[in-house]
Amino acid sequence: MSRHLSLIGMPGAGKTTLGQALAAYFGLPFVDLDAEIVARAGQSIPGIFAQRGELDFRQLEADTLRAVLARPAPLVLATGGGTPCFHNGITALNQHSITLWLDVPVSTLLARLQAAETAQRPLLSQAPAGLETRLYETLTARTQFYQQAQLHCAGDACTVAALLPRLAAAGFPPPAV
Ligand SMILES: Nc1ncnc2c1ncn2[C@@H]1O[C@H](COP(=O)(O)OP(=O)(O)O)[C@@H](O)[C@H]1O
Ligand SMILES: O=C(O)C1=C[C@@H](OP(=O)(O)O)[C@@H](O)[C@H](O)C1
Ligand SMILES: [Mg+2]
Repeated sequence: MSRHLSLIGMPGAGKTTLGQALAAYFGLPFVDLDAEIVARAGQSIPGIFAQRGELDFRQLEADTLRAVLARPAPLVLATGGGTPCFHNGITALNQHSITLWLDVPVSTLLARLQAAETAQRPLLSQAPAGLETRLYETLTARTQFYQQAQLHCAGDACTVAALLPRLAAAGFPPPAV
């Protein structure tokens, strides 16, 4: 079984950004789970939420996750913020990959997401009580899943350079066969 590297954490934590950088550093394929879901569904993430609802999205997300984790060659996977928290996602991720939680405080998430385009993140763009409250509530509900990751990084520890020795100690990337 190949051991991938999976990044988990809140929207805005930098999973996609850091995942691309790590994949480039190691010369490994990068997979963004949201992009895989869009390709499978032939629909954007906001489109799936609007037309099929969150329950359907979570099923599609779980199916796509299993398909990606079953790929034989090691890859770097950026999950969606909810991926570990539904349909036993964290168990599947821990079984088939080294999991790394990007633990970024709400104040930082808020600043990043306000600067970015939240329309691409339907759970956040439709937050009735405001983005900050939604982020706190979501992080509180999800921490029980995120903290099951094998590796944890916060703040300055979430750079490629800082992560290299920790990934090596965890056996990533696996030796080529
Ligand atoms: N380490 C970082 N420092 C500053 N901004 C960042 C960092 N990582 C990501 N960002 C910015 O935050 C936003 C969300 O990043 P993204 O990688 O899409 O997060 P995620 O995939 O976890 O939702 C983007 O605008 C990105 O450029
Ligand atoms: O937190 C979530 O439930 C979601 C996060 C999004 O991914 P990012 O974490 O990359 O924003 C995307 O999967 C979808 O909008 C749902
Ligand atoms: Mg992302």
